[in-house]
Amino acid sequence: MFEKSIKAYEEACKVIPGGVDSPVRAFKSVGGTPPFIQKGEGAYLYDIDGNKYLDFVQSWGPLIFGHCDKDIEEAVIKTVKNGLSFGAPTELETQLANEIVEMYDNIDKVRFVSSGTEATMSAIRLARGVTGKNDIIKFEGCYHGHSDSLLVQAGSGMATFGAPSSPGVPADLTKHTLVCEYNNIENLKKCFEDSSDIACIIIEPIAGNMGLVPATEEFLATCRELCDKYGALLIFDEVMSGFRASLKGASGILKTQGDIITFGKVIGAGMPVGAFAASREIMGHLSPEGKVYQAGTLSGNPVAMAAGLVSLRKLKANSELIYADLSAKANKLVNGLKDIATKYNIPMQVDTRGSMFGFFFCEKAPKNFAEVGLCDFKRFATFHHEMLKKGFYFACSQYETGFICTTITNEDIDACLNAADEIMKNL
Ligand SMILES: Cc1ncc(COP(=O)(O)O)c(C=O)c1O
Ligand SMILES: N[C@H](C=O)CCC(=O)O
Repeated sequence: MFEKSIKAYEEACKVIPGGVDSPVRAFKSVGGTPPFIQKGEGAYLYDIDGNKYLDFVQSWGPLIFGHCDKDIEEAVIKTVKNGLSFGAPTELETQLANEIVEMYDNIDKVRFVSSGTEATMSAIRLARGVTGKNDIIKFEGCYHGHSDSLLVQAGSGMATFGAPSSPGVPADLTKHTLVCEYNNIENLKKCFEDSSDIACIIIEPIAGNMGLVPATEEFLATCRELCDKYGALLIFDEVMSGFRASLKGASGILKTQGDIITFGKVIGAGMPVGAFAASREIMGHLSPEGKVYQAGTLSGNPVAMAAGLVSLRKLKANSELIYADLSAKANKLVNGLKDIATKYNIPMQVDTRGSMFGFFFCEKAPKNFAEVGLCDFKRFATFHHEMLKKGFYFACSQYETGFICTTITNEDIDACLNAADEIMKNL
């Protein structure tokens, strides 16, 4: 069933470390070999062995319209014909920036980069430049990409491989990274009392890199209050939740607002893009207007901008219908899974935010990284593996979130639930 993928993986391992270009793809925590993908179409993936999967990963979030959306495809092809990159400004950048600015109430300007990692790294530099302070606060289990100062107690692949801090990062570079427990107000207050040098808090307001673990409103309000009190900036890392949790991302469904917002994934519709955005005043510190340096040869790449532009315009044009439908399907899926689990006396916790969904095999909904660690990972691995064999492609780690795309149908979800029922019977 996976013969060609197994062979392809062996070949890849000879020339690529671990056979993959991003560790989470390696299936290490669930076992088995990652299927090598030949193509995607709508909600489906096809591997080189001819297996077809209903895709709940969607390239880890960017593909809100699924694979090969015709409008996005057309815009990309049209743009490619004019050249791949110019290293000079194009109107597409302004157009995409306008789309983002219009949707978020608290941002005036956007700077495009090529990945979420660059977006958060640059946002932190900007926060330090604006405040003149050095320390940053991040939370256990939140993942903000792989820049040195953020690879501390990080989620996603770092958690999956059981090494939440990375060799190769000198202690000198992380000594300004203060780590607090997610959703722990007292811990956060203490952190601010202990340091007078805090430039910013960076947070996934809806954490998706320790599984789906949303921050409480009270916790986010405390983040805001402490930042204001101590002259620090609040960075909402919306690389994953931006345009996913709602049209206005996490910011659209939460009472608290960040000062700097980072984006990625959906704003590039599958092309390599990231961005960070803030008020005119904060962004004014950025080079060439201000002194905080930030740059990129391929930043604002026209093909990526064109893909993102079509994607955001399509979302915006039909937002109410689209987000209601995505959310209904995410809920149908996780509530269905929970009902099946209950039928077979399997403890399960589920949650959704817009088209993001998560499920844990445990008695109580985890509210931080340590509690996620108490869930039944072995059961998750078996479930993942068996579902894959039946043609359902879930994220290959308990420390990840699932995504619904617009082309998934209710029939697809029913088929997934039928398969889950057969598997959970013996799980
Ligand atoms: C919340 C969050 N921030 C930052 C990143 C880093 O983005 P990228 O992988 O594009 O560098 C990711 C995903 O990897 C993410 O989920
Ligand atoms: N959890 C990560 C991003 O959200 C997964 C993507 C990756 O690191 O390859």
